[in-house]
Amino acid sequence: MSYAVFVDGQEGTTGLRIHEYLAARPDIEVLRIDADKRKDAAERARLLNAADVAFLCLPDAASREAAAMISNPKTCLIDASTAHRTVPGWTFGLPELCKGQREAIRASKRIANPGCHASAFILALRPLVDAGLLGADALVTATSITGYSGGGKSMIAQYQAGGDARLESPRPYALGLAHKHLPEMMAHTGLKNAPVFMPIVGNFYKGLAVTVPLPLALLRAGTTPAQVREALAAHYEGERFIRVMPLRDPATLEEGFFDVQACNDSNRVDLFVFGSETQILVMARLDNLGKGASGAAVQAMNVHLGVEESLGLI
Ligand SMILES: NC(=O)C1=CN([C@@H]2O[C@H](COP(=O)(O)OP(=O)(O)OC[C@H]3O[C@@H](n4cnc5c(N)ncnc54)[C@H](OP(=O)(O)O)[C@@H]3O)[C@@H](O)[C@H]2O)C=CC1
Ligand SMILES: CC(=O)N[C@@H](CCC(=O)OP(=O)(O)O)C(=O)O
Repeated sequence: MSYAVFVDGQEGTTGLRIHEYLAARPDIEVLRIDADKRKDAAERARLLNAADVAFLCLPDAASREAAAMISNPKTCLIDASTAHRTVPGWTFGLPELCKGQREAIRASKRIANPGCHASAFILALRPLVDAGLLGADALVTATSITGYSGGGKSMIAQYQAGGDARLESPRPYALGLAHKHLPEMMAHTGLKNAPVFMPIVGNFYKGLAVTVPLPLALLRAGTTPAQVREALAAHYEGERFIRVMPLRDPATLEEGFFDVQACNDSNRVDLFVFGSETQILVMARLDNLGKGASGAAVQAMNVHLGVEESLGLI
């Protein structure tokens, strides 16, 4: 069985990475758009409708435009942008989210892939909300440390041009407290309030870690750090891309520093619980271009096509 696949936005950061994954697949016929027609609406519409699966690796407005071009009921759209992540009729492309999500992705022709910070935040907290350890009305904060490729071609060019000393140190951003991932973070954890969220971009290409600090007093009375780790382990049992690390991960503590880049070049997410008598830090680490974007998009395609077990991402 062979599937026709088109990447709208094939020259962008996530689009190029998806092409690298597809190049290794004997079951995929890649449809390519001529370089001079990349933004030609008629040619994009033709290829979108010729595809069994079309990835949208575009700015939000162009993604909405592409979705409106589809007339072929067989075309499955997998959108990497922010445009459709909380829109009714679209399925959130995170198979590990909860029971039934994999089947929903398999059945859906409109799949919205999570944002990179949101993937880490949701994977860290959804199990705690589902297990009743963290109330849906909890007020939480989160920080994210991310590589600059998360900002796409323009941010990559800015960092790689060199010569701007301000870019040498980490830069907190989204200080208007309205980061575009907040709606999906709420919708897919079940939290009623937006987290106070501060991402920080650093002078490295890729890798991301979200940290959620939680006083134990914020959790169900009597909850221990070990119970939090157990809730994560139980939720993700059997999930090949999610690794729940030992409580107070000895390797990290011995090293003394957390390695934000340790999931790079994989589709893996590592989850950590560090804790004392009164507090915990829940951390989720991933490659923003792996499970944070392109790897996740290919995984969603595999789930949709029913080839998840046989065709590997690492
Ligand atoms: N980078 C990351 O880690 C992640 C990115 N995403 C999301 O994925 C999407 C793509 O991001 P990313 O690859 O980083 O962005 P880039 O800026 O690297 O690439 C976007 C591509 O889309 C092309 N494009 C823009 N408008 C149109 C149009 N109207 N028709 C056809 N092509 C168009 C651009 O063309 P040109 O080359 O001419 O500029 C560019 O090649 C975004 O919505 C982003 O938010 C999601 C998760 C993580
Ligand atoms: C460093 C940087 O700027 N990162 C991006 C996140 C990229 C991402 O997840 O993408 P979506 O745009 O698809 O949501 C940001 O925080 O806006």
